[in-house]
Amino acid sequence: MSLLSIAHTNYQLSEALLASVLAILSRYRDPYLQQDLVSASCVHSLSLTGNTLAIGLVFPYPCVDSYPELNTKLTEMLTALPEINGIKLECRLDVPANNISGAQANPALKNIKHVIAVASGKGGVGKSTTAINLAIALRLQGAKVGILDADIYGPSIPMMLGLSDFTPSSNDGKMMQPAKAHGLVAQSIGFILKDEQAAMWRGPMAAGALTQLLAETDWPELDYLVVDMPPGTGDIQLTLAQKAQVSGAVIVTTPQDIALADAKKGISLFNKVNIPVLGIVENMSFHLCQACGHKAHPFGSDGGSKIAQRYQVPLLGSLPLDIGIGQSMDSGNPCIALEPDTQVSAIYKDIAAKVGAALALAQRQTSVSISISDDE
Ligand SMILES: Nc1ncnc2c1ncn2[C@@H]1O[C@H](COP(=O)(O)OP(=O)(O)OP(=O)(O)O)[C@@H](O)[C@H]1O
Repeated sequence: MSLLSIAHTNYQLSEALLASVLAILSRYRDPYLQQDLVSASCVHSLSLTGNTLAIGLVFPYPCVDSYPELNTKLTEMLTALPEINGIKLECRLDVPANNISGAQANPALKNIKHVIAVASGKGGVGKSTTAINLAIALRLQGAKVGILDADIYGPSIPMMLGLSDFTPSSNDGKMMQPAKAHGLVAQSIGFILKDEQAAMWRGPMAAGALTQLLAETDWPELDYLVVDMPPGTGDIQLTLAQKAQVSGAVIVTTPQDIALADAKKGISLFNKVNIPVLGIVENMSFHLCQACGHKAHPFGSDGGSKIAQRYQVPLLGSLPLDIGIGQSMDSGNPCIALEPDTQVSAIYKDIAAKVGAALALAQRQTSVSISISDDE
């Protein structure tokens, strides 16, 4: 039995049937939590009406796409019991908030369960592209998501979300209302300063601007706030670590040697400020020839997996060099929003599920250690 028995279970079955149902549910292993549904504390409610078993599952990470297949699989497994000839499955998402480092100390972020930094050591590797597609993938999988453009010197979120003409308004003259696009709320220095005014700012000014964007935006309740960091390891990275409880960082790199060397510096910085690195995304990893299907590696191969191994962090996924990705981002219609069911979108959704599951598991490990120390 898990140390993490779910807090509010509602099981209305006879003892014998409950034991059989739980035994079957504990044979279904969730691919992202790497645990069965019972050990992962997902089984919230069970009841029988006639021969139909109602099952309420609560997932700690967003995975809406997997519900239909789960329904088919559980129906097949559970109707093997003579008492059951059908199931009524209800799944919902309940993301546990970051409790590794306590509640968000910054009162402006109190509605935000997790801050996720998307970073790269080198510019132009596709960090903003990854941040936006990751944010939309988390949204498509059922979560409430925001994106903050912390790339103060070269904000690209306004263009990539099709919001170049947006200017934030304020209801009370103090807090700015974020923009809304593709199911996300968004904030960027680019909404406030036009014409690349911020590009000449010195470090402290840029850090001040980030502090203001974090504190003076009227953030709604969010499961995840994805932060698109500027490239490198400077003031902005440190400011974010000081002003927000960052649950984890995703490092974007290309397989090129120089980008990989810079990614290593990024990992070291997050290690220094105690922000867990959730994994590496290798962008422009390969090129698939449209004509013959040949997979070429124009920037070298396996770089991302080598640095993932070296730093013992997961390789979250590898994206192709794909003209469609570039064109969709540059036209303000991110590829995953435009075509959510392509192979590329499936890679982003897989990365999103891995990130969500890693954050959920990190909360649980903390809860376990707390409950153990309470018993002592
Ligand atoms: N996998 C990809 N295939 C093709 N084009 C891509 C891919 N990823 C990103 N691009 C394109 O590469 C350019 C740089 O991407 P992006 O702005 O996301 O990088 P960045 O690392 O955030 O850059 P910066 O350091 O300037 O903020 C953009 O024009 C984008 O559309």
